[in-house]
Amino acid sequence: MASTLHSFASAADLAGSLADKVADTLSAAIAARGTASIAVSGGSTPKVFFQALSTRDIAWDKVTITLVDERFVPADNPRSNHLLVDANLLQNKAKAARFLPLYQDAASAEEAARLATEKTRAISSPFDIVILGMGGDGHTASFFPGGSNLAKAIDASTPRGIITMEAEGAGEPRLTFTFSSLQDAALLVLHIEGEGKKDVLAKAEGSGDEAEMPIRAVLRRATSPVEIYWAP
Ligand SMILES: O=C1O[C@H](COP(=O)(O)O)[C@@H](O)[C@H](O)[C@H]1O
Repeated sequence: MASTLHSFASAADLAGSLADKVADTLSAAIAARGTASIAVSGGSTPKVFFQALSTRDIAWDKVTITLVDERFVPADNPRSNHLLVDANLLQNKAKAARFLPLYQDAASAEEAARLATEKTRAISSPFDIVILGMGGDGHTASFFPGGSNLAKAIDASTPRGIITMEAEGAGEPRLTFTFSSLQDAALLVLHIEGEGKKDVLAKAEGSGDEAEMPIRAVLRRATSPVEIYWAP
């Protein structure tokens, strides 16, 4: 499916525009079905966007928020994506939203993935909105180059849900929604910032294996158009 690049003069401009787009899409879903769902990314990029989105005036009590991926660490761990969402998105008006964490207090990451899959099933078939990020190595969600479960994660025939991932560049074991869960969101966004990420995107858009740059799975095979939001 085609992608469209939306470029902005600054990260603040991007955050405001993306927050408006996401708020409008959530409101439209609520008007149509009574509820709405969004899966967001962690990392350093989404912080300002989260802060902008948290102030938008929509029926947040009808919105369920989850993560596209998470480290297998509890929510008070400074590296937890949940903590980032708590501190920046589940604030202001968005405090009324329901948050479904991927991390579960389970004996293993595999058991946590199984529990999280059950708990998120009702909101992910498909998501109204998915916001992806991208690492400098071309990973998205926790689809890491060299990842232990990468082939399964990006195989379109792998069912919707959450699986585990371990990789050299990932630090802790990860929990990640599969490609099939993310690629058909009504609004599918890739949010990246900086000249370096633009270069990584250009490389990913060229030829080469998906296993080397897993973002290629999304750029090449997502059934929803990919809306790329970029600022320097
Ligand atoms: O590991 C992760 O990194 C990516 C990109 O993060 P950034 O710091 O370069 O913005 C992120 O999309 C993913 O959710 C996160 O777990």
